[in-house]
Amino acid sequence: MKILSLYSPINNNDILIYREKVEKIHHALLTYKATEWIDFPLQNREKLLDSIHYVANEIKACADVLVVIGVGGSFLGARAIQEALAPYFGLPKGGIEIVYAGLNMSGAYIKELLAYLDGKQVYVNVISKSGGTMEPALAFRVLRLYMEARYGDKAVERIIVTTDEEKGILKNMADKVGYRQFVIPDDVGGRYSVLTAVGLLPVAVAGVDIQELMDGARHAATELAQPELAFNDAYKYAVMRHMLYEQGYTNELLASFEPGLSKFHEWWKQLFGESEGKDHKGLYPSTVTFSTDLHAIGQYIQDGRRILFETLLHFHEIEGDMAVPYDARDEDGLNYLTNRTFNEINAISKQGTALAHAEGDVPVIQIELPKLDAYHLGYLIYFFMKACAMSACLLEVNPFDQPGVEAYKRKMLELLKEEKAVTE
Ligand SMILES: O=P(O)(O)OC[C@H]1O[C@](O)(CO)[C@@H](O)[C@@H]1O
Repeated sequence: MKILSLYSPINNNDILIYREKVEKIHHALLTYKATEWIDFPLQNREKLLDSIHYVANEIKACADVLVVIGVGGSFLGARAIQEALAPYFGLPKGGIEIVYAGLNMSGAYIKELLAYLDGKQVYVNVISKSGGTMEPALAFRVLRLYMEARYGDKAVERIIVTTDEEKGILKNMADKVGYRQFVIPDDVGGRYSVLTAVGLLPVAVAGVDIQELMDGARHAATELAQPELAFNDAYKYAVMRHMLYEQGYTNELLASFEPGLSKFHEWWKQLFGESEGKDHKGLYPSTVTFSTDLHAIGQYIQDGRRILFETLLHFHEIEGDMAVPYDARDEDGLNYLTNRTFNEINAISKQGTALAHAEGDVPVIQIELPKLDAYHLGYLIYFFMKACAMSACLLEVNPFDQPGVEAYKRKMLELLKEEKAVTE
């Protein structure tokens, strides 16, 4: 798939000075720990997909709502895919409603969630690789007690655990109580885990075709296994953004023109932010949804500090569209648009935005895909993961750890324990 084009001071020839470096990193990457995701879509996943389909079908048949408990990489990918493919209003086709918990520590959120579940049939999928992250652990305590109060002995059948194969508090609890389990492979970190059971089970319950998703990812894994920079679009994107960073463009804006992609943006932000923001280095990843945000932050992008470059994400075909209706009165003067569709107008606004921003010295990289569907989302997810690993290595930081986040967790625990000691 050919997916990159650009309006940028850097062109396709400039990037070739990174050819050798990229090839070296390509081979070195395979020796890193936490890189099982690279080949994951290439291996035979029939057994995994079958067991996910089996459980997903049961959940769809027995529940009105699936509560997915997780934070960061343990829920963002599933939500990104689910919301990108869901209708804007009403329930998903071929799936049931998904709601999320354990992504924050808001008392109001969890209390209202319990009230919302009343009268509905519920299943829970708790996802945590470590099993010890505070937000999902707290939410799981609340939901577990809620499920036990509602379903008694049968609660165990309605709770599915996705966690490490061998260790962790959640793993121990699941073994002890007898919850059904899916595994997060040891060698796949949270933000690279969406194409494992972490993302696949919730999106299957939402009615997404996970076979299509994995087929798209496999297509990407095959194409992007190419070590040669000139033939690998993920590496080209990594090098372009790296070169722009070196030229003083310190912020990358991922921009889409379809509002359903706003949660995809959140997944992307974690992927790049946690992978690259280390040793006081790294592009600051931020996101905008156009055309809405053109009327909010568009002014800054066009005329503010020249520290931004933009990565425009565009899907040529979006399911669902309508033509501008004819109105004989034409009081609004819009009849010249009659019979053009909203999606056509949106695509033209994308072109205009790219040209205006490029003219305003905001470099623009465009990532274009044929269609917004499960297949191309699978491709794009893999594309970004591969680009991200390369990009972090170009910065000479480890793409697979997150020491900064661990620091916050440690501080919070210290404070919670200090407060407990004072009140005792
Ligand atoms: O799956 P876990 O272990 O609960 O971790 C959740 C998230 O928390 C982090 O460790 C830190 O934000 C992420 O890397 C991870 O995606």
